[in-house]
Amino acid sequence: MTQLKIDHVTKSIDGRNILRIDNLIFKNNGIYGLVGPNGAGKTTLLKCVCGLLVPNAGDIRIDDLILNQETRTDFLKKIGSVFAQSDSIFDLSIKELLEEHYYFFGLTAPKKWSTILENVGLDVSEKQMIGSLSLGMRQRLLLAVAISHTPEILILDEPFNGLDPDGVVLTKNLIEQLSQDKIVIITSHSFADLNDVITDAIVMAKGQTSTRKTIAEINEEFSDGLMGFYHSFINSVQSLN
Ligand SMILES: Nc1ncnc2c1ncn2[C@@H]1O[C@H](COP(=O)(O)OP(=O)(O)OP(=O)(O)O)[C@@H](O)[C@H]1O
Repeated sequence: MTQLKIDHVTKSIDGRNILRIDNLIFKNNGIYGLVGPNGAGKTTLLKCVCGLLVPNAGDIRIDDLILNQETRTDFLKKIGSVFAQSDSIFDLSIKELLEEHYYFFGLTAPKKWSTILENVGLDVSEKQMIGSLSLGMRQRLLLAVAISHTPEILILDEPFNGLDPDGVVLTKNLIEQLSQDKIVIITSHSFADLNDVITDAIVMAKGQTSTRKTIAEINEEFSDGLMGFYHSFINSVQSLN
C-alpha cells in the first residue's frame, strides 16, 4: 500500500505566501480530486510533489522516502505527471519525446513505441511531430508518457481540458483502471467529470487545503454535493499573510 504524505508544507514565491498545507495523506486505490478557484495553489502544490518546485518548509514523502536533493531521482520515478502543455515539445517527434523520457528514467526502450500509444487510444505514427497533433491528441500522448514508467502515483492537472467526448470517456476509463494500483490525483474545474471518477475530494483556497472527504461523506453532508463542499471551505478560509 503506497502512501503519499504532505506535512506542514509552505511555499512562497517572490515574497508572497502561496501555500500553507498542514497535513494531507493520499493512499493507493484512491482517485483524489483537488478542487479550488483559480490561483488557489493547486498547481503549485502538485509541482512541489513532483519536485518541480522546492517548498520553503515541510516534508513530502512517499512511504518512508522523503523528497530531498539526494532522494529526488528515486522519488520522481514513483510519480507520473501531466501538467499544462508547453509548446517547447512541439518541435520533437513522438519517438523523440518517448526516448527522452525513457532516458531520463533509465528505462530500456520497448521494441515498439506503438504499444505505449495504443494504451491511450492514439493511432499515430511515432515519427509524427508533436506540434502537428491536436490538443486532445497531445493530452493523450502526455498521459501515455506519464504512465510509461509504471509510477505509483499519477498526477493529472486538468486532464479533461481540450478532449473530445470520446477522449474524456477514454481518459476516465484509464484513470479508473490505473487507480487499481496507484494513487491518482486530479485537478479539474469540471465537477461533472470529477464526480464520475473521484473517490475523495480536497478543496484548496488561498493556499490552504480542507480535510479530505470521500464522495459518500460529501453527499451526506452537502445537499449539492461537491459544489457545497467547495463553497463551504472557500467561505471558511482566511487569506495567508
Ligand atoms: N512562477 C510563479 N511566479 C509568481 N507567482 C506564481 C508562480 N506560480 C504560481 N504563482 C502564483 O501562485 C498562486 C497559485 O497559483 P496556482 O497556479 O498554483 O493556482 P491554481 O489553483 O493551480 O490555479 P488555476 O485553477 O488557475 O490553475 C497564484 O497567485 C499565482 O499567481
